Amino acid sequence: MTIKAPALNLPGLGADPLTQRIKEKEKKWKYKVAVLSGKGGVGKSTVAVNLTAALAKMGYFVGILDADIHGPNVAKMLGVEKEEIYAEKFDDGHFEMIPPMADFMGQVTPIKVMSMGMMVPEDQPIIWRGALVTKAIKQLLGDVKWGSLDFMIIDFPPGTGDEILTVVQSIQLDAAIIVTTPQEVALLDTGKAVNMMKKMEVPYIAVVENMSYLICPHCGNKIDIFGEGGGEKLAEKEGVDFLGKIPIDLKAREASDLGIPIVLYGDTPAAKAFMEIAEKLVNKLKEMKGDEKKE
Ligand SMILES: Nc1ncnc2c1ncn2[C@@H]1O[C@H](COP(=O)(O)OP(=O)(O)OP(=O)(O)O)[C@@H](O)[C@H]1O
Repeated sequence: MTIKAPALNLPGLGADPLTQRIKEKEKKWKYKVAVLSGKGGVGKSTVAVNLTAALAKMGYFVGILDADIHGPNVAKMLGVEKEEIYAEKFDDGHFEMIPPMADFMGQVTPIKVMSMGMMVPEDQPIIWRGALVTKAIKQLLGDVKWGSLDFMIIDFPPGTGDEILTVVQSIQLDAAIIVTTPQEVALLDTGKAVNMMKKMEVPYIAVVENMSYLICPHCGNKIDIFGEGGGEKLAEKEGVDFLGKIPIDLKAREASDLGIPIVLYGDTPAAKAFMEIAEKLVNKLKEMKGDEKKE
C-alpha cells in the first residue's frame, strides 16, 4: 500500500514545535533589538545592559537575552548570575525556563534576564558547533517564559556568526545596534557587521560609538584621545543612523563588577549618554511603527 508522503519535518520549516513556540512568543514582544559588534571587547554587552536599564528607567518592560555563547557576561553585569533557574513543565512534556528579574539594592526592576551562562554547567566545556548553537539560541527564544515585553534586547557575540543568523531567521528584528570604538581596527569590522545587517534586511540599523572620549575627572573637560568622529563617519558612509557617543567612564568597571548598570549607578557623563541614546532609539522605533512618540 502506498500513501501520500508527508512533508519532511525539518527544523526551520516551521513544522517543529520549538519554532512554533518562538513565533507565538514573538507576537508579545513589541520591539526586538539586536546589539552586536564587528570586533570583540568594544563594550557591546555594556551597551546592551545599559540600554536595557535605560529603557527600564523610562518605564518599559524589557527582556534581555544574552546570546553570547562564548562570553556570557550579561547576567553578571545585571547582578543575577548566581540565581537558580526554575522551569515549568507543560502537558506536552516540554519545559520552559522562568527568567529571573534583575534587582538592584533590593529594588526589583522590570528587567527579565536569560543568559546562556545560566543554562550551561560552568565546569563542563562545550564545543559550540553550528547545530548546537542553533538549538541553544532557539531554546533561549522559545523555551523561556518571556511573557509580554515592550523591548526584547539580544546581546550577540562579536563578529558575524551563527547566533545572529539563527535569531534573524527565527524572529523579525526591528533594529540592529552596532557598537564600535573609534579605532581604525574596530571600524573595519564594524563595516562588516553593518553590511550583514543590511543583507538580512533588518529595518533599522544604527551605530553607537563607545569609549569615544574621556571627561577629565578633575577639570570636567572633554579630552578627545582618539581624534574625532570615526563611528559617525562610518555610519554616514554606510547610510545608516548614528545614535551617539559614549565616553570612557572610570566607574564602568566598578559598576559592572557590582552587577549594576552605569545608568543606575550614578549621574555620570556615560549614564547621560546612554539615556539619550535609549530615548533616540525609542523615538525612532515608534516613528517607524507609527506609534506615539515619547516627548
Ligand atoms: N564606556 C566605557 N567606559 C569604560 N569602560 C568601559 C566602557 N564600556 C565598556 N567598558 C569596559 O570594557 C570592557 C569590555 O566591555 P564589554 O564586556 O561590554 O565588551 P564586549 O564588546 O561585550 O566584549 P566581548 O567581545 O567579550 O563580547 C569591560 O571591562 C567594560 O567594563
